[in-house]
Amino acid sequence: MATDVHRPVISQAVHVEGLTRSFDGRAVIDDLRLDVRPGEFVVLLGRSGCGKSTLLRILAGLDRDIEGTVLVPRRKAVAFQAPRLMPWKKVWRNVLLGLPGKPERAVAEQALDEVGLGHRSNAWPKTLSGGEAQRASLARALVREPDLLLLDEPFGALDALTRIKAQRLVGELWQRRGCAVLLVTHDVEEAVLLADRVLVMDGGVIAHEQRIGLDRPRDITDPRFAALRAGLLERLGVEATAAEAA
Ligand SMILES: Nc1ncnc2c1ncn2[C@@H]1O[C@H](COP(=O)(O)OP(=O)(O)OP(=O)(O)O)[C@@H](O)[C@H]1O
Repeated sequence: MATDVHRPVISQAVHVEGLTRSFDGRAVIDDLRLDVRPGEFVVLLGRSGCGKSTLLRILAGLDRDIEGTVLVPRRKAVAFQAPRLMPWKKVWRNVLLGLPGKPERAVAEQALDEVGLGHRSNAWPKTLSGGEAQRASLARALVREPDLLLLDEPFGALDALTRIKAQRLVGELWQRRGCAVLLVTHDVEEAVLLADRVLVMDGGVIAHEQRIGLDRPRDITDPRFAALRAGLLERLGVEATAAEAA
């Protein structure tokens, strides 16, 4: 099959067909198919080591040693669990890092404002809290004005309260920006809170798909929320407690 990576597409934000990625002769991704609509929020769940990060890295263009077809928009951005800020550059310079041309500081400050970090624009990365550093990393993604935002466990290292705030922020940014989002997480509640569609990866493919038809903002005390959460946990091989399943 032809390998056709990173050509801009219009009808889908992501179109993946027949994707295979092997390490040492073992296919971690094995003939995978995936479509994401423009503006859709998709969450990818799966057991540790099932290939979620590998898939995200391929979509981000960071791994091209693949077979199959991968079509994604030219404007895409990625944020990882570790914010990956350069310690020797002020926050605003980090936000502009790698952008083509000579973008003005105001471009960074607008994105920092959008994530509630405008007041730390001139700070050094080491003076930021974990949540602030993660927001700076999001601002760096936003200045790219992505049609596709790829998020690899961006809240994984945050404490519970900061995590809730960061989840809300990503939900708001997505609604404001209208870009497609593909978010990798281990957190089933986060998936039901944010996603239009949750995908469960297993055996190198998308093994299960769950639409989340609940209105936003979502109410975690809604019994339908609990039922979706329990259903996904079951898919992941985790028994929900009786209280959770109720
Ligand atoms: N560069 C590499 N070289 C060899 N094996 C790799 C490489 N990258 C990933 N793998 C292997 O591919 C498999 C999938 O890894 P990946 O990081 O995509 O999983 P994951 O689903 O994101 O896991 P987690 O949820 O724990 O982050 C693992 O078995 C991993 O060891």
